[in-house]
Amino acid sequence: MSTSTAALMDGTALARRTVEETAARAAEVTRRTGVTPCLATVLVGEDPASVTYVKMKRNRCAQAGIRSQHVELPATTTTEELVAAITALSLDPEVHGILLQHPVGPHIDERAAFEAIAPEKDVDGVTMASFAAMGFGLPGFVSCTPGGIMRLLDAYDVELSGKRAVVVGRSAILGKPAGLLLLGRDATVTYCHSRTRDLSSVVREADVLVAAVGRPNFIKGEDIKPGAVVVDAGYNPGNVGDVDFASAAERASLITPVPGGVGPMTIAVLLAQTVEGAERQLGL
Ligand SMILES: Nc1nc2c(c(=O)[nH]1)N[C@@H](CN(C=O)c1ccc(C(=O)N[C@@H](CCC(=O)O)C(=O)O)cc1)CN2
Repeated sequence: MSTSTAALMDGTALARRTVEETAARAAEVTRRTGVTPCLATVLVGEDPASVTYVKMKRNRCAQAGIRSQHVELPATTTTEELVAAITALSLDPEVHGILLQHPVGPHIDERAAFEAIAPEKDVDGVTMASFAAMGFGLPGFVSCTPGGIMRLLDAYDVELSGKRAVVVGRSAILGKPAGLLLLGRDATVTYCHSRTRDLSSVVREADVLVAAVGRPNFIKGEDIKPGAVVVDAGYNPGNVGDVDFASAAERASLITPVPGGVGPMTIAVLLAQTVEGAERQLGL
């Protein structure tokens, strides 16, 4: 029997509220300009998880009164072809935001493809310009999952200043930006990765733990500091997170579930940033 003491950080509920607010903002953009905010989604290949995520994003757009335009490219697409397709969207005045679903095939230079997204349309926060702005604490679009994590922490009044934050994972669109956003809020941040020695001892120091490693149930409850805030940003097959929820919930004070935690916030932030992009591009 579980002796869970942790309270849940409910990403589904917060995402619902965020999407409702975004829908109201989108309606206002349409009312004032006659233009409906538009997100272009780009999917290369048919990876089932990616197909599902893009579908979820387009469905949420429809719910929020955001138009979406979908570009589907075969798995054989070259870097040059992908860059050309994204450049066309960057130049299209009817498109306010561009999402290239990650990952693309290993033969594609994903960085070059991301960099073809015009900075003002980078509502997924994946370009170097967006990353740099975030690193300097300047206005701009943040990578959606880290942005969603920060909104969750704020919604649950988690104090970050002076706290030890440990980020397990260092990917360009998740671990690295999550650490920078926490640093920007005066947390003392440690990154862990595959070469980290004695990972358990580092994780045990975390007041705030962000698990973004992409390995199912990788973090066990025995390594959670009693009272820690645990954010599970894992999205492994079968909707399994990176944290062993049952054992972690026995020690944490607050914890995100998978599903229903960080995932829905990723999409909510994408929609919010799409409308923000449209507002800026339309001069509102
Ligand atoms: N260009 C990008 N690519 C990817 C990103 C991203 O932010 N930008 N993130 C991930 C995956 N991802 C979105 O693309 C994503 C993963 C999971 C969820 C989600 O809501 N999951 C649900 C459960 C899923 C379900 O109900 O079937 C949950 O956790 O409750 C949303 C988005 C990779 N690529």
